[in-house]
Amino acid sequence: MTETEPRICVHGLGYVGLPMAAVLANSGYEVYGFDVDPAHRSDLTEGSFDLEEPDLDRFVRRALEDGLTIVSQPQEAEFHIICVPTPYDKDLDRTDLSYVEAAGKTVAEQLREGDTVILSSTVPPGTTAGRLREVLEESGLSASEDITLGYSPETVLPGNTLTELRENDRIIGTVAGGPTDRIVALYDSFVSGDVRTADATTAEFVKLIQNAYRDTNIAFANEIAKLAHEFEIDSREAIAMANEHPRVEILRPGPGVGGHCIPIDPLFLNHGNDIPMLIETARRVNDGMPEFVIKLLSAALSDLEGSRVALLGVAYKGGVSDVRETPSLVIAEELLERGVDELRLTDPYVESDDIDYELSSLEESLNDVDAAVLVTDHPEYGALSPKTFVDRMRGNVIIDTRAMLDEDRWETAGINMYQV
Ligand SMILES: NC(=O)c1ccc[n+]([C@@H]2O[C@H](COP(=O)([O-])OP(=O)(O)OC[C@H]3O[C@@H](n4cnc5c(N)ncnc54)[C@H](O)[C@@H]3O)[C@@H](O)[C@H]2O)c1
Ligand SMILES: CC(=O)N[C@@H]1[C@@H](OP(=O)(O)OP(=O)(O)OC[C@H]2O[C@@H](n3ccc(=O)[nH]c3=O)[C@H](O)[C@@H]2O)O[C@H](CO)[C@@H](O)[C@@H]1O
Repeated sequence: MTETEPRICVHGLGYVGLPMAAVLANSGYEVYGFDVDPAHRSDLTEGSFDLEEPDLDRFVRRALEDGLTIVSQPQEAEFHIICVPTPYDKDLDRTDLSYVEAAGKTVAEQLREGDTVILSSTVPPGTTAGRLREVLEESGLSASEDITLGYSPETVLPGNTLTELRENDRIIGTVAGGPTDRIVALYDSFVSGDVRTADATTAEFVKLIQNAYRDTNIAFANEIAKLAHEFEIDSREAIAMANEHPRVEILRPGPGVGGHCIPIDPLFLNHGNDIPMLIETARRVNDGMPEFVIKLLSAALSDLEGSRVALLGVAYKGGVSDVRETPSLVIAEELLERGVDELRLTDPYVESDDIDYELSSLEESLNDVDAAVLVTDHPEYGALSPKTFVDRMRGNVIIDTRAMLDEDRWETAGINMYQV
């Protein structure tokens, strides 16, 4: 690395910021990683963390050995990249931008003429050119003349973070017609995908419509599953056949949509307008899926009250330990409210500390239950054997929300199978 190579300060070292800081450090940049959480900073400094994706874990550890310095105060740098949370405040019906504002204020204290600031958090369109610009300009520097202010969304898929961080195409948007070349050069130095440019508001919008698109498509699949049930049709068989058409590609029905992004980001689109109808309806369809799963279960058991039920999988999707917005916990809460006597939860990836429920092993969770509900499509569940269930359960009902189990084989083994 030459002395002219820019220094980079990454603000917020969570799911997005930490891999970003690591990829920059491993590309040869001098990177400062700042997070407001002192416990998180010291865990990173001492190496006492365990990222669920092993390749990512090794990658971050390598960066921490050389190139990435965890700092307790933001540092002066030629680039500041902001990756802080942007939760949706359901009571106020708007995005909580307080973390972006707080990060903007600390960046403003370090800012010098010629520096570049890039927001990477998911935000409502207009945030970078609006609120963030105002906060940064409190430094006395102008976003149109003295600094470059840009937005670049992160699109990594949890479970495949490292590959997507390096390979996904990127969009770089700047405000006030600011130059994109420096930011493009930075991303080009570690991204193998295409790097495209736009204005910041377009870049913010693109990120939101990508997730709204996915949410809407999953909602379509879920609605098809409910309709198929009504007509006593196997939804998966029908979808597979429909997908043989060259212009049809229906996604997989399931227990609902979880995760940190897809159930939240579409809500950012109705800021200052009441246009979304399809997008909001899709949200409602997906949020209604836990109820559909419970409907299947209660029909199969005839009485939920006093029953014992095992939920297989707590994470929001297969192969990850993330429980944010997971349909599994919605189902759990609702089942307890409806009088289920004993509820067992099991998950090969999730730790008990991360949820308000005790976790059991798969085998323990099945002992003497009336029904098991497969909620998460963890790859391990594809290899389950009906014998384990028949030997341990007192009932014989299985709701397979992901259609992972071979219906004929399980039915032959004496299981009453229901699929979403
Ligand atoms: N998780 C994903 O897969 C994903 C993917 C794409 C985009 N996003 C978006 O990226 C943003 C960050 O998400 P995340 O999942 O990394 O969040 P996260 O909660 O995992 O991490 C955010 C980190 O920022 C820190 N922080 C909060 N305020 C700060 C401040 N003022 N200065 C410095 N650090 C601060 C927190 O302590 C935390 O460690 C969000 O807008 C999210 O919607 C997330
Ligand atoms: C546009 C897009 O791809 N965005 C990705 C998304 O990442 P994600 O992990 O949230 O996305 P999914 O894997 O789609 O899972 C979401 C939920 O939908 C369920 N599901 C999925 C497919 C299906 O056919 N049927 C389903 O029921 C699944 O189980 C889970 O609960 O947001 C990130 C942050 O913005 C992005 O960075 C990342 O690119």
